[in-house]
Amino acid sequence: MTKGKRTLDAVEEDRGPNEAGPDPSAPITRRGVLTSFLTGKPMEIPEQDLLGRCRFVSEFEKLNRIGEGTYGIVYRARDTKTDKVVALKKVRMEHEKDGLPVSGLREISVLLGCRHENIVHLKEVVVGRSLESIFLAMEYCEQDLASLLDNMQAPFSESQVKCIMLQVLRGLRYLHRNFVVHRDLKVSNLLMTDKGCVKIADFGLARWFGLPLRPMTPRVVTLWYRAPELLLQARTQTTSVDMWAAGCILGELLGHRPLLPGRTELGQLELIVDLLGTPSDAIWPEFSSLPALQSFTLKQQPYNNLKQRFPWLSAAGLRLLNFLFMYDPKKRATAEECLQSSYFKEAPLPCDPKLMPTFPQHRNLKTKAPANPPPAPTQETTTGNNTADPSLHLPAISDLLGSLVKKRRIE
Ligand SMILES: Nc1ncnc2c1ncn2[C@@H]1O[C@H](COP(=O)(O)OP(=O)(O)OP(=O)(O)O)[C@@H](O)[C@H]1O
Repeated sequence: MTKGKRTLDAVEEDRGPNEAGPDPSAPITRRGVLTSFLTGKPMEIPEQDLLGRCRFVSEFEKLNRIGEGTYGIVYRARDTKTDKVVALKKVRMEHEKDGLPVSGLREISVLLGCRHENIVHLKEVVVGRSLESIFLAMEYCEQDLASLLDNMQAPFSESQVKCIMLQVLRGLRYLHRNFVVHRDLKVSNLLMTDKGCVKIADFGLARWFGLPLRPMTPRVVTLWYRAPELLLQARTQTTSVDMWAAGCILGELLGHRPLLPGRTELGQLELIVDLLGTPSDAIWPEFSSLPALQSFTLKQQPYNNLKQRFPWLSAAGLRLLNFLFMYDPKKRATAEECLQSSYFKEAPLPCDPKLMPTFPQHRNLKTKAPANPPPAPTQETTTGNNTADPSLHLPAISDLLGSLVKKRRIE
């Protein structure tokens, strides 16, 4: 039984035997109890919150489009009920004949179970005119690190880099302790609020893991941040793929440019070998039996060039990078181990997030319309006039997920 299923079961049980589901005309007064994906313990859902009926997207006023990824378009929007600004991510449904895409289900189910200051907070799931038009209303973060890095006048100082990395590592420690592997960590998936709080976002590829480790598709994680075991098609993967990506992010922040910007999988492997030397069975016992190595051999390069790449970095900083770039995933640093690193305890010390500089909101300045603009979220429901009619059955998130999971099960 998957963890996702457990929660859906819990929601069904919570209704009680005589309750057929939400009464569409009843006011939302009930407090719900949902079994946490993470702890397995019941967690209380506040009134009108996630177990309440999903609101319609027409209750949000679209302000501007702030991002578009593989799995969805993201808008800055104002919740007309609370007047709060949120990020509204429309789950991409293109080519989905069979219900909600798995990435959308994963993102919703993982984020619903997460509560940590360094993980983006999913406030609620909002529906469009049809049940299958779904938006995630998330806390709004003013920046993403990728566009910030592209637009900053001066690079982050080392103490700012440490402040960012500490927060990323705390978020990762929380996820990994709770058996979630993110699998797509990169600078564009790191958001930052105007208070300097860094949040890990985009859980479209996230998975729960457990023992025994089950095979997962190796073609995850954006190439530049992809761990060698994924590039070499290892059949199992662990939280260590996120730690490799964290190493790439640390290198990128310190070096002010992507650390390993490969164009192809083979090119990516070559960049890794150029930087770290060729792995061997001596340092990584499973190395020569990895599937990809049955058809080709890696070039020989005997040197670790991290010190040449970062000549100004302290011994503690180099130790941390080397620990994150252990070829053998079993030996690679965990988030907890990184947080203990003396690098974060030596000068220059990490700055206080509240003292991080504020930056112009580049994403909101973008005015260029896309070639084929997708429908704005507010247009989704303007013809439906749904919110005005109290007798309409507004789907509860449990119903929504339940009906969609019937069609598509999380892998
Ligand atoms: N909560 C948020 N607050 C502010 N901006 C956000 C938020 N969530 C996402 N964004 C912006 O939207 C962009 C795309 O979002 P996201 O990464 O979740 O989409 P995706 O389709 O899963 O992307 P990818 O192609 O990277 O997998 C982000 O890089 C960021 O700029």
